[in-house]
Formats: sequence, C-alpha cells, structure tokens
Amino acid sequence: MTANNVILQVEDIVMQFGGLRAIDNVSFHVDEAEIFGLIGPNGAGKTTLFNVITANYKPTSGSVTLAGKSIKGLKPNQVVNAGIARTFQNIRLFNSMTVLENVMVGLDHASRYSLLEAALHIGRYFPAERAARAKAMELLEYIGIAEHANLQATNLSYGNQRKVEIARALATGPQLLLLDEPAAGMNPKETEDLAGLIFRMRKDYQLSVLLIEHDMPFVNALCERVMVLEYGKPLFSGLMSEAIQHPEVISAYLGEVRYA
Ligand SMILES: Nc1ncnc2c1ncn2[C@@H]1O[C@H](COP(=O)(O)OP(=O)(O)OP(=O)(O)O)[C@@H](O)[C@H]1O
Repeated sequence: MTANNVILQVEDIVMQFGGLRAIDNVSFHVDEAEIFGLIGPNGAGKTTLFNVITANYKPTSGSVTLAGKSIKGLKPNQVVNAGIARTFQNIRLFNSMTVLENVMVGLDHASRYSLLEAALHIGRYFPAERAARAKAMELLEYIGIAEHANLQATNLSYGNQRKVEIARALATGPQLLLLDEPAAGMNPKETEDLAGLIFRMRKDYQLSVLLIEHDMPFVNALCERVMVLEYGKPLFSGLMSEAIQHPEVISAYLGEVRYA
C-alpha cells in the first residue's frame, strides 16, 4: 500500500452554541508526518475545532479519530495521553513557576511514584523528580531556551513564552501537535526560527502538526495542504498553492485586513 497513513480524521463535525453553529459539518484529515494548516478570518471556528479535537468541547455531532481510534468519551487529559498535545492562542503558562517547572508539568509524574512517596518525599520521589528535571532541561535545550530555565515564565519575551508552551506540549510525548497561532507576536526573525523548529520537531519526534495561523507566508512555508474556514464552514480544502489563488479565500482575508 502506498497511501499515507492518516493520523487524525475529523468527520462531519458540528458544534452548536445555542443559536450559533460555530462549526458546520467540517471534515478533514491529517496524514502522518504532515504539517496541515487551518486558516480563516477571526471567528471562523478554528480554535473551536481545536477544542473539539482535544475533547475540551463535546461536538453536537461528528467524530474525531486519532490513528484509527475514536476519542469519543475521553476527557481532555486522556486525549493528551492518547497522543494529542496543544499550545494555546492566549499563552497559558503557570506564571508563578519557573520555565523548567512549566515543562515538567507536561511530563507524566503520576506513573513515576505514588502519592504517599510524593507526600513524604521518600522512595522513588527524588530519583523520579531528578529524572523529570533532566528530561525537561533536555527539551528546553532542544527548543533553544535552556538559559531561561530558572526564570519565572512571566519574565520571558512573548516569543519565548510560546516556545515554553511548545516544550511543555512536547514533554507529553505527542503523535499530533496542535499549534494555535504560534507565530503571533513574533518578529520576522523569530517567525523564521519557529518554522525551522517545527520542521525539526516533525523529523526528530516523528510528529504530525495541525497549525492555526494568520501569517500566510509562514503557513505557505510550512504547509502543503490547508483548509480555509469561514463562518464555521470549509471555504476551501486543498493545496496551499491553490488556496492563495482562490478568489473567495483572497476576499475573506481582505475582509479581515480591512475590518480587523
Ligand atoms: N464556548 C463558547 N460559547 C459560545 N460561543 C463560542 C464559544 N467558543 C467559541 N464561540 C463562538 O464560536 C465562533 C468561533 O470562534 P473561534 O474562537 O473558534 O474562532 P477562531 O476562528 O478561532 O477565531 P480567531 O482567529 O479570532 O481566534 C465565534 O463566534 C465565537 O464567539
């Protein structure tokens, strides 16, 4: 068989909030090792779709499967354990914790020692904590922000806080990484570095990526296939090279530039 393996299948998703149909019959798939782009104007439903895929929202109808297994009935933390990690449009770090501690949150502590060992600081507690620190440090080195490990997360630049979120997501050992506007607030040099990092992560961690982004040159550099959403409906699904020629896609974006 020569077809690509599908990692994420989203089928006929409808998400209704009272009278608002935020997602209206959306289907798409992401292949293994693919970087797939989800684009569209503000309020199109992109983040809502992420919330459905991560089980933060239960869809009104439709299904989501990861590597052939339905996520139906799973809680958000079980979806993380199943292999889907995400970053947030509005950065969600623990501001009172250090950068290193934020990344340690992504590591699975529970399986390493019992509650009793944790409470009394005995048994496997210290070796497991040491191992978690080393692993988190390794991830920070990989992402390129190890020198900030002991600073409070809130003291980092916006761009570096976004990288901490990526490191924390990587710490969960995902198969699929959802990035919600990772380049927002970054300067051109940071954006270019981020594109390089996403390509490297895909290769080094065998990741597939689903990316929401408004920065079109960034999406163009990373994604071969995209879906364009408008008012919760797919406006276009296919090659990025064709999306940027598509009159309705162009006008949807011009609308956003004019009115944003
Ligand atoms: N929990 C909710 N309850 C009610 N309405 C919601 C909820 N979450 C999202 N919406 C609505 O669903 C629509 C889609 O919002 P969403 O945040 O998914 O858009 P988006 O494409 O991610 O936009 P942006 O690019 O601005 O982040 C909006 O009209 C929003 O107000």
